[in-house]
Amino acid sequence: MVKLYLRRKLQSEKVIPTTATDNYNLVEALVSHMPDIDEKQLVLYAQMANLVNFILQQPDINIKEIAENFSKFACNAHTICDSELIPLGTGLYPVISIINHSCLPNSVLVFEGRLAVIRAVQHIPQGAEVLISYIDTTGSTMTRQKALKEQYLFTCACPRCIKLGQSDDIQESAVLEGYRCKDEGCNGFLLRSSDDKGFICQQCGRVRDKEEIRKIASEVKSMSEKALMSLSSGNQLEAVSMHQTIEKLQRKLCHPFSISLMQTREKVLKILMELQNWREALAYCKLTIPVYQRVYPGFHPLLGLQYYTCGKLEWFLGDTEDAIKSMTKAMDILRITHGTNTPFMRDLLMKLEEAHAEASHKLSCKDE
Ligand SMILES: C[S@@+](CC[C@H](N)C(=O)[O-])C[C@H]1O[C@@H](n2cnc3c(N)ncnc32)[C@H](O)[C@@H]1O
Repeated sequence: MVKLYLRRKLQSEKVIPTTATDNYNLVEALVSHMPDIDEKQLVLYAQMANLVNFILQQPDINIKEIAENFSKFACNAHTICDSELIPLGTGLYPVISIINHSCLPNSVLVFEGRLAVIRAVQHIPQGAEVLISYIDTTGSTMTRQKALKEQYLFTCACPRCIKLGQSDDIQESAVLEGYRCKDEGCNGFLLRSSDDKGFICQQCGRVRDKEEIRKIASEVKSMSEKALMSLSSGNQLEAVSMHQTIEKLQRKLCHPFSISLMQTREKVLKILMELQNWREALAYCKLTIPVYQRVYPGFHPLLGLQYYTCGKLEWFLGDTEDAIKSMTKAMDILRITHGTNTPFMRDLLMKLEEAHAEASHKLSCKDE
């Protein structure tokens, strides 16, 4: 906020240039949702505005306007990420802020350094609205709607959200956030029984007792708290073993395509990579791929990046043929979402070419 006001002052004094994409008029035009914000949040914004005023000491500053700008930040700013979608910070890009949200977007926002770039991930007919996703779209409709309402103060009516409460939406949320069937060979989804004593598999009819589910869920919760403590104390070996235990429990508890199971596997993968345990990391990476394929549309950057991780691990472990397959899949997606002309993409292309060269070399050695 301090930076925003300093830029406004420097631009008004013509010390730095005012451009079509960088000027305070664009910030003035942003939606703030001030009338919809609860009392507690308003008090917080007012306190932060006072602090900004205290730091800046500009005589013509309007505290109410600063508070409103904090509210604008909350629903217009974007998380700046690196090419691997690791968050680096938050930034206000007023031109990008005119873009509305969809849980089934036709475009993605990526960053090339500080530059925000919008790329179409499907054909957008002339006159159709460009839409990006503000949130992680893997959750159930209820979860997504809650997140959008809380932070962006609107009710999404995208093609996915209008299905709320319909039978395929109920099925989808039971898969993403529900329990698995008692029979390990059955991939059915479970719905609460009418007497509320358990959950019935909609494929084979087996019933899972509510108490048995509650017991495993509470084990997962207490183990997750301990795992978090191990991670924050830097004990990665202990943290990975705890997350592996959580993963085992969640395999008993959750549907095989559940988001929380996928997220635990993601955590195990990340720690194993930090521990340079490539073989086990690859096994976990491979486990996440079918869930990624299911929850993300074909051209989603996270799906591309997951193929890339898989490919790099396979290559590192000497599985050149598999590495080529994974990196080619990564390339097919990331060239759409990330373009082709960035150091990150040039690096991927180079790795792919090297892997191809290695594969031909291996083949020629075999032939001799
Ligand atoms: C970053 S702004 C997008 C531009 C905004 N529509 C405007 O006119 O300035 C985010 C705000 O736009 C509105 N918005 C974004 N996507 C929406 C959608 N799919 N349906 C309804 N409102 C939406 C919400 O009020 C949200 O807080």
